[in-house]
Amino acid sequence: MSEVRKLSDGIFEVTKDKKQLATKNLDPGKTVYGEKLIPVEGIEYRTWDPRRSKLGAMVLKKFNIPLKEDSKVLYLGAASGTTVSHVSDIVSEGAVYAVEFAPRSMRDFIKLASRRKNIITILADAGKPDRYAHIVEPVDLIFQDVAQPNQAEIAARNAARFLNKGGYLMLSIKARSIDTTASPKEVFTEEVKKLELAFEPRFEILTARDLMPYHEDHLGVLAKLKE
Ligand SMILES: C[S@@+](CC[C@H](N)C(=O)[O-])C[C@H]1O[C@@H](n2cnc3c(N)ncnc32)[C@H](O)[C@@H]1O
Repeated sequence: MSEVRKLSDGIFEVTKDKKQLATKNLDPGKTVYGEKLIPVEGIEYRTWDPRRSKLGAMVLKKFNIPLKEDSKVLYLGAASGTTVSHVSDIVSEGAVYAVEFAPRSMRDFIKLASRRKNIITILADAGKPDRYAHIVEPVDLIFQDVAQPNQAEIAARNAARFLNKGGYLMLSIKARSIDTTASPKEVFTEEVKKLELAFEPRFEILTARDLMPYHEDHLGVLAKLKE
């Protein structure tokens, strides 16, 4: 028998043999990246691999996840849509504007998005939000996983254009994509400082934790737009 425990809105722990992170499948019968489908009392849950998803790892590292059924999300660095698919499950009545600049990843991603009505795919550079300002509406959360050296600046640029007052930023910082010579700890301290002070708008950091054991030398950050 399988058991389900709600962790936060749209996010569950399903126990079948072992405990697994999961979301309710918005596209019943279909998998996206080889995850498992587990039906419980007429609802199909899709397991969520924290090793394939920084957001999944942040859930297990006990971050508060500011997502609701009707949230609007701007997702920067969609790749082929592994994590976006779970965000799409969570915000079943909302929307995910998902930006990716690699055409190869985009090809698979578009196939996935065509089956889900709440994903809007955008082939663009996340550092140039002007290019997609005509598509994206104001959002409640920006999730960023672009592994770029100037990621604090990219976050600020997008927040300035699209983030609602009181909105949140969730960011994955990969130490090696910023500086290969400094220690991850030094890189993280610098990057957090940049989010707080270097650009406009500024952010208040609510949570910052490494994503071990799921992702090595990555820091997860939850921040709030400063009033
Ligand atoms: C670590 S992967 C993202 C994985 C994805 N978030 C997931 O969990 O399924 C980083 C992605 O960011 C994309 N990327 C990097 N810089 C970007 C930029 N400036 N604009 C848009 N996409 C970018 C890369 O092409 C890559 O697909």
